[in-house]
Amino acid sequence: MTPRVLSIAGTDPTGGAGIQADLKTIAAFGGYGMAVVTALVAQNTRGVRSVHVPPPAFLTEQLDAVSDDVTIDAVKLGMLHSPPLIEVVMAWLERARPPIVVLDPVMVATSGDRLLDAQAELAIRRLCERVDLVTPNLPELAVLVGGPEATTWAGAVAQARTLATAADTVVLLKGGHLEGASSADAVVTADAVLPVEGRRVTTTTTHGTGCSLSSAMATLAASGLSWFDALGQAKEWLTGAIEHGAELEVGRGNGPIDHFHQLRQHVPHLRGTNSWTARAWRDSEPIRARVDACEFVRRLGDGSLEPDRFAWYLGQDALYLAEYAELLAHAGELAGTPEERAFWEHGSDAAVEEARLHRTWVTELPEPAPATRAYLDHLHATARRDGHEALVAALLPCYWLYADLGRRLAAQGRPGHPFGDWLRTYADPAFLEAAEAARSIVDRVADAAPPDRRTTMAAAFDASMRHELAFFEAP
Ligand SMILES: Nc1ncnc2c1ncn2[C@@H]1O[C@H](COP(=O)(O)OP(=O)(O)O)[C@@H](O)[C@H]1O
Ligand SMILES: Cc1ncc(COP(=O)(O)O)c(N)n1
Repeated sequence: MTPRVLSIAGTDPTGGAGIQADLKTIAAFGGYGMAVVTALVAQNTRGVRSVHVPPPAFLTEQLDAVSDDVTIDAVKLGMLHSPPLIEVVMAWLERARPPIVVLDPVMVATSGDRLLDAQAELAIRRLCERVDLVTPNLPELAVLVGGPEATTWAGAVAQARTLATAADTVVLLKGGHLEGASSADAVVTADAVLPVEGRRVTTTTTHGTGCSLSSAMATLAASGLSWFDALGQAKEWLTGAIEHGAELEVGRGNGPIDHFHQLRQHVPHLRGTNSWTARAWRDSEPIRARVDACEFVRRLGDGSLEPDRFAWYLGQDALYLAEYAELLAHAGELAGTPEERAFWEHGSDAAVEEARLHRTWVTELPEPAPATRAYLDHLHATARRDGHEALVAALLPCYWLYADLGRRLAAQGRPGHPFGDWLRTYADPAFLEAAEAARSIVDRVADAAPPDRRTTMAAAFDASMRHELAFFEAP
């Protein structure tokens, strides 16, 4: 059965927190989401501008409109704003008696803005006694037990037990506000503490995490899971959603999490456009524009390049390819799968062959130019310092840029063109296929890498792109 889950909460027009986050979360867990608005909040990822609260009687009308018609399997309570609204919700809970009620005692937004009247804190404490699960963050937990904000896990657990005992309920203790490599949470009752570990993501996209976690808990509980099992599933999903939040590029403050990060991989027209390599390619647009515009590339294409400059370039490229082949072989040794290993090994052999062909165009191999040496030094240093993920990211621009540029240059290589024979070698479909395969490998590696590794990969890719530009500007 599809759980029918009602969120009673405030709004976030940027879609990251409040009922917008709740509806996305409920859907992400396969539930049917419904929403009753307590307060309209003019907010974005940077903060709250103003709050408009419709009359409490209208809240009653919304609630009854739902419960008079629909069987509700679980309720999630979010921003309740002030005592009159809390009274309305308490009275409705008495009437409608939904089987599962999760309370996220929202008091302050991630931005630091208050979302609950100071006088309402007492009413929220009373409401805790009427619900099945309360999900406070550490500042909210401190208010609910009337103590200082916990700064240690042990202190937080003690406060959660105090609340669980006093309100005779279950507390989901959230460790997001503590520091350290992990961001553990726990299901806490008067006599048990069941922690669920989670890794801490270094990111600013945490807007709406609390709203989303509480909605996930309500939906999973309505599907029949225990609080502990629900937290295990919700947390794994939430960590992924936090990790992918930055890719959404929503807002300039604390951005939202990506509720549908798992689903997005199955949306056909998005496949590829949201991949790591697609983003790296988009980010490199200014550098690629400079490659296209540089004199050497333009005159190579239109055939006006002096032959000795072309020969000089080929000599440097032959030097480059010989060492690039060694680095490809090294990537093969570090590869995570037999297919990946085979791909880089084959690439290495092809680069050796290409270097050999280049040498048939030049009489003797020159000394490496500064741009050639710098590019190769960067690749060697990346391999040594940053390991497999960064190395494959650093190797990719050579494949991809040549496939992209080569295709366009090859189109210009008509018969009679002074460099026509050479340009046409880039029209080989095997060249494009190899670039595509290299991309897929780098995407797989990036998907499996933690965010800090992906940052290192992006830096390695970007540096290689810049070295490509310098290489074209050198002749
Ligand atoms: N940087 C982070 N990395 C991973 N998980 C986090 C991070 N920040 C918060 N969380 C998780 O998000 C959920 C919400 O936590 P918290 O930030 O404490 O609450 P709130 O959003 O209500 O302030 C918890 O499961 C917490 O562990
Ligand atoms: C309407 C509304 N409700 C709750 C929050 C808290 O958001 P967070 O989950 O980041 O603490 C918010 N910003 N807006």
